[in-house]
Amino acid sequence: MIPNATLSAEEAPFYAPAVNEIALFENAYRNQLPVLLKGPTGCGKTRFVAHMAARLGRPLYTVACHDDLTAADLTGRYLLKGGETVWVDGPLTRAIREGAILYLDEVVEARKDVTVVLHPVTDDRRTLPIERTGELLTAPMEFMLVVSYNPGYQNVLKSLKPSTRQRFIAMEFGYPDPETEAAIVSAESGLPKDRCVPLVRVANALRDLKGQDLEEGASTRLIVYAATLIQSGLRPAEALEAALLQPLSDDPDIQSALARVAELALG
Ligand SMILES: Nc1ncnc2c1ncn2[C@@H]1O[C@H](COP(=O)(O)OP(=O)(O)OP(=O)(O)O)[C@@H](O)[C@H]1O
Repeated sequence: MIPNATLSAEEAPFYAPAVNEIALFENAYRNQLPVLLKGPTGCGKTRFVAHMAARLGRPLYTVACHDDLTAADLTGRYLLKGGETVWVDGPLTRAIREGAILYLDEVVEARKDVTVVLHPVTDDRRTLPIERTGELLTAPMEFMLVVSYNPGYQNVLKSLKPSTRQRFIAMEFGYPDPETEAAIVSAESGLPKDRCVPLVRVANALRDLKGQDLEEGASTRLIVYAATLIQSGLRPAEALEAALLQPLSDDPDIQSALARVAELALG
């Protein structure tokens, strides 16, 4: 497991803040508090963590959680290497040893018995007992745990135990306001901002359909895709179709409703 290269503050990936999230995160880091980020898909949670890791000068380990993830996938396991059995740290253990930031994306996908392994390291003990090696690691000040999930996908089966949830301070993310979002899309795609404004307008019109016809609205990520395609020469109508309409639904009726909404939003 290799961390993202440790970046300096000057090399931090571009992140446009919405409110006070940068100060809040820095404060949590200084006070050794774990952080939970909630928000819809593609709204900037992962980018924010990458930006903060660079600002704080810490290595970043990212794990995309899924329901086959085991506690050993996080802590480590013995592996056979060249006829010898050697212990190999998992990302949680490495992040603790190195004072890194560990980011568990879509943490609700992990089974509850797996998230329990996080408990001793997310309260004031800040320890990780590793039974297999007999070690008891104490997390250094620089170690930080960040988890994220999308409340939109949440159902009764997939939620965090209160005893897990209540170990984190929580920050809510949403899609940026239209002005900021157009600036983000322009910065990410290279398309002039005035040409990003109508794309953001379409995305916001599509977002309004969330809950009626759509499970999720159009993400900032998808608007960036549309703008990137336009910037590289594709006709706007084709870019909209490929990046903002097709990814949202497979249902032909919903597809044509989305196309109508997009047309109206473009005016
Ligand atoms: N505030 C922001 N500043 C800069 N870029 C942003 C911002 N918000 C979104 N983006 C852009 O949107 C893309 C998607 O964001 P990101 O990958 O962080 O989403 P996410 O919330 O982690 O999504 P998921 O939950 O699906 O993993 C980024 O790669 C970036 O181009």
